[in-house]
Amino acid sequence: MATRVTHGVGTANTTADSGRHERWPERTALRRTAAEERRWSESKQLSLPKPAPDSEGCAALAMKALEEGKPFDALISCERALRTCATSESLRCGMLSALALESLGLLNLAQERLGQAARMAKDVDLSTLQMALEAMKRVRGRERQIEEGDAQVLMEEIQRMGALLGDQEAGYWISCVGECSRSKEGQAELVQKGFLLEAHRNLQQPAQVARHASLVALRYRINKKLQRHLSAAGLLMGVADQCLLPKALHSPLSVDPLEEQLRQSLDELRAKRLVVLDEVLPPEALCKVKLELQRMRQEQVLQNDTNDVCNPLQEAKYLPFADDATQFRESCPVTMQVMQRLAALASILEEELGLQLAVPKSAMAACYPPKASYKMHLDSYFLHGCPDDIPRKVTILLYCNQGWTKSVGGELRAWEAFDQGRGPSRTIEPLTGRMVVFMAEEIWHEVLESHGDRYALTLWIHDRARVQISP
Ligand SMILES: O=C(O)CCC(=O)C(=O)O
Ligand SMILES: [Fe+2]
Repeated sequence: MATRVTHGVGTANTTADSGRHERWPERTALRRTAAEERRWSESKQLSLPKPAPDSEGCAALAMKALEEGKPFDALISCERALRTCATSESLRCGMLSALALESLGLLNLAQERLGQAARMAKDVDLSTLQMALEAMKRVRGRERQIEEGDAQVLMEEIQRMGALLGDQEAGYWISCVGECSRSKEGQAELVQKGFLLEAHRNLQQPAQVARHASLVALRYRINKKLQRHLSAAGLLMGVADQCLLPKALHSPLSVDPLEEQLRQSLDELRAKRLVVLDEVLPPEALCKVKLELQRMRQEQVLQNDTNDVCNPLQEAKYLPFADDATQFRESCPVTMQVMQRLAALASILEEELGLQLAVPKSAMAACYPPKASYKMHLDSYFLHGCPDDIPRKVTILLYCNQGWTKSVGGELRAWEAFDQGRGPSRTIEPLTGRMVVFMAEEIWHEVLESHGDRYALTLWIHDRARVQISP
């Protein structure tokens, strides 16, 4: 994507539509549009049976947050209440959370929530049912206008999501997308990154392409930001977990052969920013990990995120491996041990790469079923104008795919450091026992389409300066 990285309001105001150099509407984050006014007055009309004190507090907080133009905060209040309160209270919080999702521009999730609220209200509360149905009609209508390419609606959504992301981050994405939209090669890059959908590939005007792709990119980032907020609030495992210091996870008394193997490859990692190590663990252990992951998948512990435009089909779960009381100790003991061994590598990486690192208390188990792929991306955009992005510094991947053959697909494709797909790439087969270590902010990579069930564990090691260290 674009190499020009510019920041600030000026950029956001001019570049998404760079094809025509049309100006953005003024950035007034707190001024409500007519639709937002309507949403706000709806939220005030919600007069349901008196809720329990807890959820009443959450609903009041959510309404205040919505009024102040803070939909992330509103959503967190509602989600907190939804996990604890009884049906009558959930209705109020469900409606408010739908309004918050609408404010975030996540219209498909808003529709889902409204559908749930409508089903819940059906027999108990006709006025809320009517409100939910009206809101659903409005959200659907807006989604239709977006699909049809209504320039004004698209710009309103882009502007609103841009204000929520902040000028610097919005500026980065909008400027990249705007630049790519101008040429056929750039548009191919947008497709490769998941921002230009099949339905919009034949648009003639760069400005139209820029509007659609900016909307997709900003939604993608809002979704990521929402996950960080939910995780920081303790409502979602992973992403913003508390971290441990690498030394706390590493025993100097016992030397793991895996550590020795990593030590021998450090020069390559330092030079190339990525290294591939083979047969890092005994095949029997990896077989057990795969069986454990398969079982988790059957039990639907691994879940996909349809809102992740770059990776909608991957099924994954962050597993807490560090706490003694982990609920997974019994159901997947070998996976837990393997995750702990990966985590112990952070100490070597910290020393040898001259970084100050911290290890989150969970690592990700993932399955790519047939047709799943992960578009080209970085694991953290911190160095690319996203100052509050997830603070990942090093990615460690471990594959467990016994008997992998080309027909199973799902290869990892990685470019040289900071190359966004213009130079040569290498294709890394997800062979069992293969570990890949790379710099999360530097190596652009993608997962090619899987044709079978492809399993991996991923541990991200974070920048100590930007995380909370567990006491
Ligand atoms: O599983 C892989 O090979 C890479 C997955 C990936 O890039 C990610 O989860 O960020
Ligand atoms: Fe990645």
